[in-house]
Amino acid sequence: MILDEIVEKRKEQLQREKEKFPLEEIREMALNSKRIPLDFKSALQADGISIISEVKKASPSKGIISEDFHPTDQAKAYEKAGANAISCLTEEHYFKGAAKYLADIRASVSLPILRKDFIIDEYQIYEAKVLGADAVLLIAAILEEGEILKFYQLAKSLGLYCLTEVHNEEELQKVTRCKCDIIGINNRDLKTFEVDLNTTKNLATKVPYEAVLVSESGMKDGSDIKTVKEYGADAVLIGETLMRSGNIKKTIEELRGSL
Ligand SMILES: O=C(O)c1ccccc1NCC(=O)[C@H](O)[C@H](O)COP(=O)(O)O
Repeated sequence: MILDEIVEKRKEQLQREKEKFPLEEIREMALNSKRIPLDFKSALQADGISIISEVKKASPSKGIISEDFHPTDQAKAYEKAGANAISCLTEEHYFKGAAKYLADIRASVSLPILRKDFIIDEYQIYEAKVLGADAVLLIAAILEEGEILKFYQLAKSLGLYCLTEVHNEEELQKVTRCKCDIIGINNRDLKTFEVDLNTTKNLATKVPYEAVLVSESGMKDGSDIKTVKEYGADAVLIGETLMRSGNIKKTIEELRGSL
């Protein structure tokens, strides 16, 4: 499965990162950081629907999405267009992301930023804090329940929020047993890459407590947003549609249009 391949490559990237800055150093930097992270959770609870706009150069399902890629300009355009938060991919091999993009974006916008990556090691959470992220993604499909809890608690201790992502009921049970407070429901089937908004419909009703719900992947227009909002989503995470847009302001207006 693609996730196994991504995780294998991610381990190689992690090794390079650790060679540059050993764990002890990055932990020290994170613990000494004076920056107070922004309130990612509140940003996802705006009236209507909140939009997390993703800075995404490429993906396993689509290959290169943006040839003329300027991450900081893209993020600034999202902020100007009224996005509620930014997601920045930092995985290098499949998504052509970089840690540096996040640090550069942090220096250029005031919105909360999600570190969108495949987190498999505490190192990446300390690093997220040092880069200036406000939240990290935890993907239930690649983590044991014990790891979800450990990473969730570590992130919280650093003042970072976690968007905890699920694709099915089994993963949802893992994250709800950990009482995660922001749950991302990913509509993309990672075996076929097909997107189906019914994933949000099926899982949203099965969250056994009040959580912030984010519907992720495959949303193209206002009617998709209206649909997932009706299914219970508080926020949406949108990458490709915004990356391909020639007019981000107009696209965000259209996405919010039918609410
Ligand atoms: O986007 C992919 O092809 C992909 C493949 C395998 C694992 C994760 C993948 N995407 C990560 C995401 O969650 C999306 O970037 C995000 O939800 C935005 O999706 P979209 O609006 O469809 O670009």
